[in-house]
Amino acid sequence: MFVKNIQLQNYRNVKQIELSTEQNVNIFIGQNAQGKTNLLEAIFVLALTKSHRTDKNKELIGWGENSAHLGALIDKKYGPVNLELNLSPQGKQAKINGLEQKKLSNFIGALNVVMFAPEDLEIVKGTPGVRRRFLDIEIGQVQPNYIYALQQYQKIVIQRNNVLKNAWQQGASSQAMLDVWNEQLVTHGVKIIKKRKQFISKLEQWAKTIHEGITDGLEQLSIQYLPSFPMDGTEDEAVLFEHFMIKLSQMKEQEVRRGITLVGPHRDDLSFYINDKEVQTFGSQGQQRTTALSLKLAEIELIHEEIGEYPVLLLDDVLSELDQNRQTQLIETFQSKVQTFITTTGIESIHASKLKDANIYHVRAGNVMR
Ligand SMILES: Nc1ncnc2c1ncn2[C@@H]1O[C@H](COP(=O)(O)OP(=O)(O)OP(=O)(O)O)[C@@H](O)[C@H]1O
Repeated sequence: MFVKNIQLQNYRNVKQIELSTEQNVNIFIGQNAQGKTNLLEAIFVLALTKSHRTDKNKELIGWGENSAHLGALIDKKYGPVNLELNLSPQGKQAKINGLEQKKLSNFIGALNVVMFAPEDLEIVKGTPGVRRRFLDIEIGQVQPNYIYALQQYQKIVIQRNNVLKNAWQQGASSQAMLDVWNEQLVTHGVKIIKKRKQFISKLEQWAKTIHEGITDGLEQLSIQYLPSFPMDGTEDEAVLFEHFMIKLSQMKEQEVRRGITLVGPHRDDLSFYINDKEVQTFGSQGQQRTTALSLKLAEIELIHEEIGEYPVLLLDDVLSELDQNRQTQLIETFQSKVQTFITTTGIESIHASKLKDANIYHVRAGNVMR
């Protein structure tokens, strides 16, 4: 798919712009703090209705303004799609081809993106929460019902935590309530776990091949899913249900003592291995970076496999961080297949082949000049 044009109003430091982005490669060049990432972020927000940098809607609206407007025309396999998103402190309004979408999950996925930014190193090095967010964003893009299931699940965790917090005072009556919430937690949780497991095994296949390519066959990458209870490798929902319930009963005392739910997909994690050594602990900075890159490149292939179209690639200030070998890999793999948006402070760090036929935009204080 291709982003053919972008319109922004009162989006962060961008007052009003309309950009034609017909080219395969679009480069936003400018000094620090001029708005380059804001532009990439806007494309990301049009795809996922939220930013990769913040969960707060308000931060995306230009200072002193009441609302922000984002729009884009996307060229897809089945024809053009017009996307509009209005952000206000009260919420979001999304339209596809002029039709308002009551559920944001219907809007997500009309545009698919893969963003690679310096903070993606955190997928490898950061907290489990970062890795869960990575999973949720990627699965949610191709399976909108996953986002719905996740939202339902999160509500259940909050309600169940309330019961746990009051369990001491309420004594026996809390047990009946917990039984009800356990059933809900496990029913919804199992669906999320199953989808995550399936996604991870597909991601691993692609990431392994890509990683091998980048490292000239020297490194074998593998990914391990670490759920909060033993799954014994199964995807059978009834069996998972059982395992989840057993773990809950084992953890009951601890949960009541701490007043929080300690079992379930909100406690999941992932682990990465290179040649059977854990990358988080033993990997060099370069290996951690290559792992993050392999995951992102794998995502591109995975989205293509799921929806039959390549997503748009957003590279935020990362080319200069990659050595020639990794840059070449990134560029050559997707040269003509994937529309790419790149931000940089200087084009000298970008491989010359990437500049051929590129649209180059200069970004200064939220203004963009071709
Ligand atoms: N809600 C907002 N309203 C107005 N301006 C904002 C808002 N949020 C951020 N800014 C401004 O946007 C600018 C940052 O833009 P951005 O993050 O896109 O920088 P950049 O050009 O990518 O820089 P770098 O190369 O340092 O990453 C800053 O000047 C910041 O003050």
